[in-house]
Amino acid sequence: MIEMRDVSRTFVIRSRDGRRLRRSRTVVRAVDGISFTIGAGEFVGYLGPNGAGKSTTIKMLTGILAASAGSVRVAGLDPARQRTALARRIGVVFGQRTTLWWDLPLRDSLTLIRHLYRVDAAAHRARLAELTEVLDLGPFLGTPVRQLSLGQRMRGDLAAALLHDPPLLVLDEPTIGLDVISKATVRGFLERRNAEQGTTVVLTTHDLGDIERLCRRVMVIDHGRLAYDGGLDRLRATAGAQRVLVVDLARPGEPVDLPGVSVMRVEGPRQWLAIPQGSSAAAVIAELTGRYEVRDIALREPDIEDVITRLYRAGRGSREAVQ
Ligand SMILES: Nc1ncnc2c1ncn2[C@@H]1O[C@H](COP(=O)(O)OP(=O)(O)OP(=O)(O)O)[C@@H](O)[C@H]1O
Repeated sequence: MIEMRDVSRTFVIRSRDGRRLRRSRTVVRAVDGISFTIGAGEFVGYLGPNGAGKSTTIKMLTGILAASAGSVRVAGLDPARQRTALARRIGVVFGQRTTLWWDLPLRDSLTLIRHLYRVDAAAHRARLAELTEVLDLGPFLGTPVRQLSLGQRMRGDLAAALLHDPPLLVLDEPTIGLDVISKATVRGFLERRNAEQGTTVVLTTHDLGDIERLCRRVMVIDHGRLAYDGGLDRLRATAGAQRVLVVDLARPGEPVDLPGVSVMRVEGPRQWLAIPQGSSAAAVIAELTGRYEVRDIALREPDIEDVITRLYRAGRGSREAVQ
């Protein structure tokens, strides 16, 4: 569905030195030699710190920007050259702005979009009815877009992006600013759309809840380069994040002493033990219960936020993680 080969995008920034009126010219490599393919039906998260190159990638995928070098193919098309043809095969949502008409009721905005995409009236009616139901648009179809809450507007934007039934949906921060209930609605909708209709979804987000809930595959971009491409589990292992055993001992006492295991914290009878990389939790638990009287035990998988923070900090050093 998507194929990026050695894609780069540079921007030239010209500025003037205030006092001497000298011009300077800086070249920013927003995207720097990225390659990946995304197959039909995948649900991919595209992550990266601010300024990493996410939006620039999305703009190249949707044809808003041309690549400076390399090749971009989306749904068999060259996005920058065949933007109109691509528009029929792709739905795009930018969380930070709306494609809807501010002063029109949502329903009228959606009707205008039907004309833009030349969807026939019967197909439009059927799709609008379906999207109204699954996104619960009914209560505010007649409300002008400017009066919608952020969560309502986002549901309206999702409907607008899907009215022409594209096989590919590209979302730039679709849950930004939404409350927990609206986030859950949007996530649930995207999950079903992908599972039931096979819609390919590419999503950029800073919200790691989106990633954990939705994305089987994660790509991390940093300084314009791919720092990681793979599943969440492997990402946890790659970033060296630790699994932790939280243990309640029968008697508060000295820190636990087990080979390779470091004690991270002690609070009365409770101790936090870091499981060494590559060791099995079962082996550590067996050793622990053999030597100490244990009341309770819990295994904590590394927090995904922690994993991503480590990866961002590692910066360019983590490039060997690319598949
Ligand atoms: N039109 C432009 N002109 C000049 N520089 C640009 C332009 N667009 C992006 N950049 C620069 O390219 C780099 C990548 O920007 P991009 O918007 O792709 O990052 P991002 O990962 O989407 O960041 P964020 O999470 O903050 O939205 C940044 O250094 C940015 O300043």
